Amino acid sequence: MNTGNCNNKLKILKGRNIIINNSIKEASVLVRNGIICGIKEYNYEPTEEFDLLISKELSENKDIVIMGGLVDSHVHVNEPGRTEWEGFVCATSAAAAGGVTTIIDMPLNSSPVTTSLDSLNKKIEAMKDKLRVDVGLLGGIVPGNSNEIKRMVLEGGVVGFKSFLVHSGIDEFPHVQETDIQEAMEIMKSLAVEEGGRDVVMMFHAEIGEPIEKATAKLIEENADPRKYNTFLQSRPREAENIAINMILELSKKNNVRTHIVHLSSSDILDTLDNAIHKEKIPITAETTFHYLYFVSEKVPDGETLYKCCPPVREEENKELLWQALQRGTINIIVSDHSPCTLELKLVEEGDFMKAWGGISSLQLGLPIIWTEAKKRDIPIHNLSKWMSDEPARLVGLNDRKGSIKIGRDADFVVWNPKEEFVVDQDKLMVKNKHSPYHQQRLFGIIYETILRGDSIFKKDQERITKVTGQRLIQTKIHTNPTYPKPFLPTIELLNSLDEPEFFNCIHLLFEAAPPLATRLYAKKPFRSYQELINEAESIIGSLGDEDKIVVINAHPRIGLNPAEIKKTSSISFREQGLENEKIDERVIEIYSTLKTLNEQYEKQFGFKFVEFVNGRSKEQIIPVLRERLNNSKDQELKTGLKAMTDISNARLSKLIQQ
Ligand SMILES: NC(=O)NC(NC(N)=O)C(=O)[O-]
Ligand SMILES: [Zn+2]
Ligand SMILES: [Zn+2]
Repeated sequence: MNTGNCNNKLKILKGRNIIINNSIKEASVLVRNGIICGIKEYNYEPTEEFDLLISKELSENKDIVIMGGLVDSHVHVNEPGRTEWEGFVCATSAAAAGGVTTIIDMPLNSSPVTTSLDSLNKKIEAMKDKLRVDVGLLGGIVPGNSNEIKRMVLEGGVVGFKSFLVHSGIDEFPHVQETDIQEAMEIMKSLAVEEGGRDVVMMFHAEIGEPIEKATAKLIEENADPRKYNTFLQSRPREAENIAINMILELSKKNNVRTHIVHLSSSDILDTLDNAIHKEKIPITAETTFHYLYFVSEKVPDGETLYKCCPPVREEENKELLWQALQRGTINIIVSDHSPCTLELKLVEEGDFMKAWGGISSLQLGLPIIWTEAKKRDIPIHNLSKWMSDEPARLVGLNDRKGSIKIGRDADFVVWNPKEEFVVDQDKLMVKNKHSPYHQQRLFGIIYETILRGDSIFKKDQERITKVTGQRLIQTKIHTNPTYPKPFLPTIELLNSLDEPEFFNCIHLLFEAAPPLATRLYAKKPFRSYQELINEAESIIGSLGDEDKIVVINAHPRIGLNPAEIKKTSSISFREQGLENEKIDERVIEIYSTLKTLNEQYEKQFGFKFVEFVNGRSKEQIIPVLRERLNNSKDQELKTGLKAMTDISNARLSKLIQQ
């Protein structure tokens, strides 16, 4: 993957309090080409030349904490289109200043909304040369656009989808009904199976309209004061969320499709959700937001419409239940739901909560907001890395590269001092519209530096972010299963860091599924290069007994097997045998049946499959080779077959390494 700074020079990040694997310790984190490639003791001194990633002073400061860059999976950037509300330059600058190295952009309130491949491409165009941090994009699912879903994933690289179950606030992004969701889930299911295991989540704004309309009508009848926050709060009853979430639960269970509840506010539903997640194992997750964990409805002043968002900030008791749900794992993600707009739309003069735009601006402040509340509850600091980096990255299938500090992931870090207090000055925020309900709040946690893929992009008191090194993120399937459309291997550092099953998935791309080989290779990690890995494979194969050698050879599909069969087991072989564009006619059928007969004869004679490095030759050209090899001895054939295997691996290597 293009990391921007591919000079191969070693960089080291040293710190006295680094959050790694849910614990905090002093360490040296090694970085090469923007990727974390090692974790050593604090005093580690490499033999080769290296650069320190942060100053000695920060490295030695015992108050400084370092963790993986934050991943905010719920941000409304609103570009193209509503760039007077926000935009990629301001939003990604604010993210960088807030220690957020990845944001996931919502499919609204940009204009056009991102509900087709065409509008997605317009957004991708609008991002060019603006990104200060990495950005993943969500597609939108609205009534009638199900034909766009697959294209937005496979051609557009969206990392998930978002829908509303209630009016979204803008007419061009209509909300869906249950039937629309079911139709979309059918497509998600086929994506998960047919297209190489693409697994993209469906996220939902889970409120339904009916209880809201009823409550609002009653409030109007009672002539309730729209300047009172309580009027707005009563107009968005918890029941609207509870019913919506139950519907999503049922659909997720029925279709076994991954779903996610965004900005959950109603604590009523937490036990149902916990049971669904932990007992029924329904593939559903839920996030909550900074404001539901920080503010309480009882303290929102009359007319202060900056506090308005949907669902609403609820009561103190509700807030405490959300904090407990986080610690119980019912809610696993905390996000900003950064939904800015122009000041005019917030109607701050009138102070009319019922008419003002719903949305709160907080993208740059998440870490101190959440830490200020977490420390009151003696919540360990490493939980923030889980809730604000690892889990959101996993939600959108980017956790192979993003999340907490782990060998193989991008070298994204936030360097901060949780002991230092400051007062929020909204005028210093880097977002476009600076009004925020957090203005003048006293928070703990000052960010000293933000690092994106091994490169410092923000230092404390910096007023503008000048580096434009952010990239658009798409899911990279490192443990690609063979039928994945465009399989490729991860960097060797990432491969070395993989657990056994993921390691095997990658190795199978080189040697097909050969356990005796893959297990021994896994035991030989780490490798300095793939060439070293293939050389190691050759010596392992040479050391195997005949029985294991035969297992390794038999992992390859037969040449001349019918194409549909091969595609199911190995899209690599499928392509290598030129089956992708093959027209099946009389002559081809004749060739297949000849090969089938010869394969059967070969296997009967030697007891294992015929393996040949096709190397672009046609099946017809392989027939005389196979006939000729029938005249050899078993030992000779075993050697020739295994040699063909490593020739295939070397040829694949050049094609599979991602440029
Ligand atoms: N169109 C919006 O930006 N809506 C957002 N507004 C909020 N949360 O008040 C949201 O996430 O629903
Ligand atoms: Zn929403
Ligand atoms: Zn939102």
